[in-house]
Amino acid sequence: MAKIRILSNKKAAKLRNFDSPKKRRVKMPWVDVEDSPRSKRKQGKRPSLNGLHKTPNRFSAPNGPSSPSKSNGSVDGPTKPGKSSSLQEQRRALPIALGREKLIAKIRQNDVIVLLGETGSGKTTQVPQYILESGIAGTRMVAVTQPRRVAATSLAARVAAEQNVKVGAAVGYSVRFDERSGPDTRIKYLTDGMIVRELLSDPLLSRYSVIIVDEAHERTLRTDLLLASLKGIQKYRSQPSDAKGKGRASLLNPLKIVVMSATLDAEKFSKFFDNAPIEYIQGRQHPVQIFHSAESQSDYLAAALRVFFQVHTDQGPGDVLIFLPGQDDIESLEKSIRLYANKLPHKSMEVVICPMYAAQAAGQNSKVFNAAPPNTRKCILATNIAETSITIPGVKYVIDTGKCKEKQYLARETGGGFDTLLTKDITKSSANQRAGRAGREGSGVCFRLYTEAAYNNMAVSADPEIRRCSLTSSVLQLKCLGQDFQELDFMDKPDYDSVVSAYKSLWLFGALNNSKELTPTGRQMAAFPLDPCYARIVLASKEYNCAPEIVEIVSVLSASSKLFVDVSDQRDSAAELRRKFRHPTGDHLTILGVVKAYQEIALAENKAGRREWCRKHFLNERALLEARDIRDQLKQTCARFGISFDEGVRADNNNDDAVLKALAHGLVQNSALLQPDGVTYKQTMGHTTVKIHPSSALSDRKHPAIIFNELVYTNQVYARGVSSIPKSFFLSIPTLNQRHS
Ligand SMILES: Nc1ncnc2c1ncn2[C@@H]1O[C@H](COP(=O)(O)OP(=O)(O)OP(=O)(O)O)[C@@H](O)[C@H]1O
Repeated sequence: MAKIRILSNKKAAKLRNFDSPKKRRVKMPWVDVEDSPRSKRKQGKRPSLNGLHKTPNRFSAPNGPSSPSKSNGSVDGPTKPGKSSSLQEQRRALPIALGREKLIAKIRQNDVIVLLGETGSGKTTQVPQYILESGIAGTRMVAVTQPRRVAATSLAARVAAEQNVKVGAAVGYSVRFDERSGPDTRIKYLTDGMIVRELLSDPLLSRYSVIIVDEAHERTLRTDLLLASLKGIQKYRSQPSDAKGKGRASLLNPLKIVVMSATLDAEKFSKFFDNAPIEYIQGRQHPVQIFHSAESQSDYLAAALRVFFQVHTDQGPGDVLIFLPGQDDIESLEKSIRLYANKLPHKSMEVVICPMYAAQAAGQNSKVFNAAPPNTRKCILATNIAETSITIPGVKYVIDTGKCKEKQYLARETGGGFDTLLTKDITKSSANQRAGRAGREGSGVCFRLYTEAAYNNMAVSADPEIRRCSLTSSVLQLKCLGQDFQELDFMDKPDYDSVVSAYKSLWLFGALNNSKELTPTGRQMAAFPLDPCYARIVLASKEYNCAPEIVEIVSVLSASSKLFVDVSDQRDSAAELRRKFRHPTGDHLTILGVVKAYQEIALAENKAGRREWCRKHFLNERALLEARDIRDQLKQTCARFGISFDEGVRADNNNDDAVLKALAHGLVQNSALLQPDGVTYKQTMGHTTVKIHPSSALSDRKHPAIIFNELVYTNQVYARGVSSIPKSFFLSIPTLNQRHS
């Protein structure tokens, strides 16, 4: 059996080698110094990476069908583009190009096709262009949906370059709070969330003639919602014109749907669309060699650190992409890599670290697409946002920890129900997608920090989100389309408790009446691109005349980056420096205080001064800038509903009660009362006993009643983002009154 041994502590300074399935031995030079020219060059210069190599990692190459590629973990594609080839030559060299005409014919003949092709075969970038170039799209647009915004924006950039146009012209994108498309746009990459929002204003998706649902295997809640809606829309648009009635609908051509993925349960999708034909694209452009750890790794961070430096010191040029579960792990590994990189004796190749995770500002994430400076190796530390669809230039090596964070909805446990993120083992689909990121521009290598047996035991794909996420937002959106969640034909039925919990939340918000009908409040809530509870808070701010303050707070809470930087070894000094922002009522008005202070600094200081001020106070300026953009968009929606929004935040602080009352309207389910023990709080709607999170401005005092943004599970349940409110405020919420009476 082929093996890689990576043994590197001094005592065991022994052979470390990769044995490929073809029994080819590739010596790891700085341990095995016998016959590698590179290793000979480096003899005597072996880096001293104190503590790095205490536990050996041993790898074995894949054998058998478990590998995503054929028998040896690699598949050669038909051609390799030369370095100087033009984008058009690169397009022609993709495996999908061989079947272009057949594919176009299939799409022309069928209203739905399911398309299965290896990662890197060219599905996402080429299929929309083929559809456009063949005239199938007619005069309308081709939509390509993506589960993640970074994929939508980077794909639009790539395809715009291939079409030789600017992004926003013939090729554009649309993601939450950011749109680049115009009247000439013919191919639009958009997140599944954005297309579901478009349904609200255009229920027949009349702007599109073809919808391509990409990475459908991820089964996000929005993709499932879209697939269910597309079925109905397609039926309607396929009726003869007279059956559709007069007007715009009768002019619509039938809608075509292409469902795509590299790792799809194709039969299931085909069956869902009345046995739609399944098309396969053979081959991938570049081979990816996959190695598994020969032993399971108890500490995936330590293992990732070791393997990174083994790649960095032993392997040739090429950037490294490391998959980690979440932001905390990314920050921790970043620190360790920096520490050890500085200790490397030969500085020939510097390490440039690029973190990549959803909570980071979009601009920051897009930095990973920049080429590394000469004589450096880029090391991208990413969550699964880098897992599908994207090509990160320069990446040759992938290190896969086999872990991810997955959303889980706890409906039953908490009465009210909430989403939480749990660290879990990935699925085979994810493992294959991750390996696929290595073979984009040339041959690649993927090191899996788990055994081949562990890979074989992985679930094929993740449980669909519809069975494990809050459904409140989706139920509301469907209500606006005149549909009921339970009546829609979903691929997988949602959990009954989650549906009940969603209806209950919407009733408490006053979005549904006692007959489960949509109220004007509910319709207005759906117009805001916000979580329903935040939309409710914004609407309540009209009643209490505190929209400027509420919109500032809600914008910060809706930003993808966290406002407060948490540096574990500097928590005390951070708390001290931020003390001046602390508001006695808690975290919501503290956030407002920070925003006000930043706005004042912004008037007085230049960019560098603002940045320094944020750094000094352990504040994340990215979050503040993102919140500013969100606020500007929310102001437009507020204007539609006559919510007055005075410029700037008011100088006086007398509006505090009004702000807390408005917050209580959206956080009715996130409220709790102090228990006789004086430490814990019992949920007013739910059975969970919680504590105030230590990071809260309120953590050191007792409060009779609290509202909070979220519950987090660690060793116990904590309420995070907490404000203290008088109990009497609950009485100002009409539906809550009804419930208690
Ligand atoms: N931004 C980019 N920069 C450089 N090359 C790119 C870029 N985007 C795509 N490519 C090239 O085009 C190939 C096909 O990409 P495409 O996204 O269409 O593949 P795919 O079949 O959809 O795979 P996946 O499911 O992994 O996204 C890539 O392997 C890469 O060689």
